[in-house]
Amino acid sequence: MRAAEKAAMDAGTSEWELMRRSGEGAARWITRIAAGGPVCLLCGPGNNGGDGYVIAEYLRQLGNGGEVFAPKPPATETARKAREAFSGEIASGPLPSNRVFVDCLFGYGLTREVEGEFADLLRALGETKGQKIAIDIPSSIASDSGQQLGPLVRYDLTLALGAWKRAHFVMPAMASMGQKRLVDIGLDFPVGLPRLSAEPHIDPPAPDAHKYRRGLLAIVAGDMPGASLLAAQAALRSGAGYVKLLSDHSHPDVPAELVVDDGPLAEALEDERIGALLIGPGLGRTPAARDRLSAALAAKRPIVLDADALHLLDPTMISGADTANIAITPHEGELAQLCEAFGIETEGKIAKAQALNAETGMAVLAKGPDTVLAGQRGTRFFERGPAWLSAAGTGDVLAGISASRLAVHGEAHRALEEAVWLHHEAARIAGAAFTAGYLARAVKPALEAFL
Ligand SMILES: NC(=O)C1=CN([C@@H]2O[C@H](COP(=O)(O)OP(=O)(O)OC[C@H]3O[C@@H](n4cnc5c(N)ncnc54)[C@H](OP(=O)(O)O)[C@@H]3O)[C@@H](O)[C@H]2O)[C@@H](O)CC1
Ligand SMILES: Nc1ncnc2c1ncn2[C@@H]1O[C@H](COP(=O)(O)OP(=O)(O)O)[C@@H](O)[C@H]1O
Ligand SMILES: [K+]
Repeated sequence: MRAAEKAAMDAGTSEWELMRRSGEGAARWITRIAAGGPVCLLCGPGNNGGDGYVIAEYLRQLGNGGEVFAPKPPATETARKAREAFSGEIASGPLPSNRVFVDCLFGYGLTREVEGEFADLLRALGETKGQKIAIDIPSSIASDSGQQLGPLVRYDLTLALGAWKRAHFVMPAMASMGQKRLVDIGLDFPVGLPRLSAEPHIDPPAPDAHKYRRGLLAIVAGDMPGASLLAAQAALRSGAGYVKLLSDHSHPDVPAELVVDDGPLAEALEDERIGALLIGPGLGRTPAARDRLSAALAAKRPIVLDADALHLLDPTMISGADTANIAITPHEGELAQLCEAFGIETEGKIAKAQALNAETGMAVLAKGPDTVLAGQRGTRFFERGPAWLSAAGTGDVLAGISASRLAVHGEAHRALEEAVWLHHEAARIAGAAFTAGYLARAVKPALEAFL
C-alpha cells in the first residue's frame, strides 16, 4: 500500500489528493448508510484521522453535520490540512448514542498498544448503541498481522481504502469487521502482490472428453478407510472423470461409482493414466503408512498431501521432486509441524505458509477459520467460509476436492484456489449443522455455481 501510494505521489498525485479521494469515497458510503441521520466521527492524530476530517466536511456540506471527537490534534501535514478544511467544531464530553459512528482513530500507522484516552474512546464506542463503521481498518488492529492492539469493537462495516490489507482476511481481526467494502482511490499495484482470491471459472468437460482425459484421480487409502472414502465422495463431484481408491482393505460399503483397486500399491501406481494422487486422509502414521507415502511421491504425479501425510513428510522425501506438482493442505497444527520439519522459524500463519512455499516449492494451503494460499502464482486470501465447516471430516472433503481439480488440469495453485471456493460454496448450500458426508454431496451443486 505504501509503495503504491509512493508511486502515485512520485507520478504527481499529492498525499492530500489521495486523502481527499479516500475521505470522499468513504463519505459516499456513509451518507447512504446514515440516510440523513446523525453521524459521529472519531479522528486520530495521523492520516486516518485526516480521512475523518475530510468525511466530516463532506457530510457538513450535505447538511448532515454531526459530532467529531478528536482527543489529539493532527500530527501530520496532510491531516492538519484536512483539519483546517473542516469548518465544524470538535466535540467534548461523553460519546453520544444512536448515531452512525465512523472510526478514524488509527489506520495502518498503528504501531503499538492503544492506551489511555484512545483506549477509553474505543471502549466507549464498543458499548454505545448505533451502527459502527471502521475507516480502512478497525483502529485496534495492526494492518499487516491482524494482531489486536487495543479494545476490539464489533463493526457493521469496514471500508478499506485503496487496497485490502492483510488484516482484512486474517482471524480474529476479520470477524470484527462486519461487511467489507473497498474504496477505489485510483492506485496502481504491481503484479505479484498478495491479493484476494478472485472467483474461479470452472470449465465443463470438452465435447470430446472421455473419463481419463477428464482426469483420473487415485486416492491412496490407509489404515482408516472412512476418511479416504469421504475424500473420494467429494472428489467424485468435483470434476474428475474417474476416481479410484487404492487400498489394501476390502470396503463393503463403497458407493458403486467408486472403483477400489486392492492390488499391490506399486503396480497400481504404474498406471500412466493417473492424472493426480491424493494421500493422507486416514493414512495412519505407521512405518507401512510411510512406505505408502514414499511410493506415492515416487510415482511423480501431481499430488495432494493432507492429514497424516503431512505428519510423515520430511525434506528427504521430496528432494529432487518437481515440487510445483505438490499441493499441501495443512491446518494450523500441521503447518507448525511442517515448519519444524523443514527448519522454518517464523511467526504467524501468513509468513509460515509463504516461507514453506518459498523453501520447498510446494503450493501451501494453510486452512482454518481463515485460509491463506501461498503458491506458484503468489499469495491469496479468501473471504471467511461458513463457521459450520468446523466439523470433523470437512478437511477430508477439501482434500478430495483439491485432488479432483488437480486431476482435471494438473496445476497445484489453481486446484487449491478452486477447492476453497467449492468448499465454501458447498458449505453454504449444506446450510447448518451438516455432516462431512452431507458436505461432500453438496459439492455437486456448488460446482454448478462456478460453471
Ligand atoms: N499515506 C497516504 O498517502 C494516505 C493514507 N491514508 C490514510 O492514512 C492512514 C495511515 O496514516 P498514518 O500512516 O498517518 O497512520 P495512522 O494510522 O493515522 O496513525 C498514525 C498516528 O497515530 C499515532 N499512533 C500509532 N499508534 C498509536 C497508539 N497505539 N497510541 C497512540 N498513538 C498512536 C502515530 O504517532 P507516532 O507513532 O508517530 O507517535 C501517528 O500520529 C491509512 O490507514 C489511511 O486511512 C489515506 O488518506 C490515503 C492516502
Ligand atoms: N470456524 C471456521 N470457519 C470456516 N471454516 C472453518 C472453520 N473451522 C474449520 N474450517 C474449515 O474446515 C476444514 C477443517 O479441516 P481439518 O481441520 O483438516 O478437519 P478434519 O481433519 O476433521 O477434516 C478446513 O477446510 C477449514 O478451513
Ligand atoms: K480506523
